[in-house]
Amino acid sequence: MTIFIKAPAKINLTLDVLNKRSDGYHEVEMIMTTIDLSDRIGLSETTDGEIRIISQNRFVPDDQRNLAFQAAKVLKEKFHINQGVSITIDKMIPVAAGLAGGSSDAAATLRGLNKLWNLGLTLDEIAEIGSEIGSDVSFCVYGGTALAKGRGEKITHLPAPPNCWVILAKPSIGVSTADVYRNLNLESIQHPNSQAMIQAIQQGNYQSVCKEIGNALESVTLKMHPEVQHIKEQMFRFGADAVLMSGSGPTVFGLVQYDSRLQRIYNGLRGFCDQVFAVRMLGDRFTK
Ligand SMILES: C[C@@](CO)(OP(=O)(O)O)[C@H](O)COP(=O)(O)OP(=O)(O)OC[C@H]1O[C@@H](n2ccc(N)nc2=O)[C@H](O)[C@@H]1O
Ligand SMILES: Nc1ncnc2c1ncn2[C@@H]1O[C@H](COP(=O)(O)OP(=O)(O)O)[C@@H](O)[C@H]1O
Repeated sequence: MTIFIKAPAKINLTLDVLNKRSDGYHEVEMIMTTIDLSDRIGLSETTDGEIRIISQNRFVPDDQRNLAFQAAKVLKEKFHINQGVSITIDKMIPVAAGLAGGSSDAAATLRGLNKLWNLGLTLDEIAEIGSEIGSDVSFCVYGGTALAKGRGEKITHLPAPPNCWVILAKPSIGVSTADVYRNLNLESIQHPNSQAMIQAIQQGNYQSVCKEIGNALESVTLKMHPEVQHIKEQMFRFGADAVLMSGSGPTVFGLVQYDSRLQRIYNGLRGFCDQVFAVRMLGDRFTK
């Protein structure tokens, strides 16, 4: 039997870093939302007991470094599963982009194997297992919109943000999250106001959402890769209402409400950026 699961990307509407913990991770407060740009994960049972990764994308590791492989391994060991699984990853989400592609593949693998192996786990149980794999995996297990605290694994669900378009532009560089955190100076952080963003989302106030977006990691990545700043400027110039880097970058997203303006920004960015996407926020979270 083969089952297919959608693994959507996320953007960070806010990302605040509060302090560095003794385990090396940073205490964060992030408001994230899933967008309609997804990988497709196929899971096929095999009898040889092995976990196999199949992907045509040369940036996606096909061994134990793959987060989907790690997800399958954790479940297989925890629940003493003898069967193997072949995991096909149709990659649409740019890799090492600040869009949580790997984390979402892992989350989709956990949700899918829960069905394939009849484990009967709740989403909360899956999210807890996911937190062992990476800081963003718990959020990706639920999808939707949420405040993420701790190192990213403590999730409080939020309503869907007001309806708008999201334009994504990814320069042709990959960014390592660990490198960005390593270069972060805690003394000089510009903290976004998470509470004000939560209120803006709860009130469905698009203008306030645009006003409150902010990312404490942005200035670090901008210093390392000045081309990200250039994309930000172009996105504003073509008419986006708000522009921000997602996660540790380098993808930049812009928000816009009107289709006419969306076309202008999209066409303008396509002129000098290979990977440009125009998508909606997904709004709803997974229920199983
Ligand atoms: C920055 C964010 C924002 O959504 O996303 P991306 O840019 O990767 O998409 C995430 O917090 C990334 O989460 P994730 O990609 O799962 O990170 P992990 O594998 O857990 O950690 C990678 C490395 O980043 C650093 N790290 C990560 C999370 C955190 N709260 N503090 C940290 O200091 C650590 O050095 C860690 O070794
Ligand atoms: N399923 C996967 N898809 C993409 N990258 C993966 C995957 N599994 C592991 N990786 C590794 O994780 C790193 C971060 O990739 P990704 O999750 O796409 O970015 P980000 O952490 O910026 O959101 C990549 O450099 C890649 O080597």
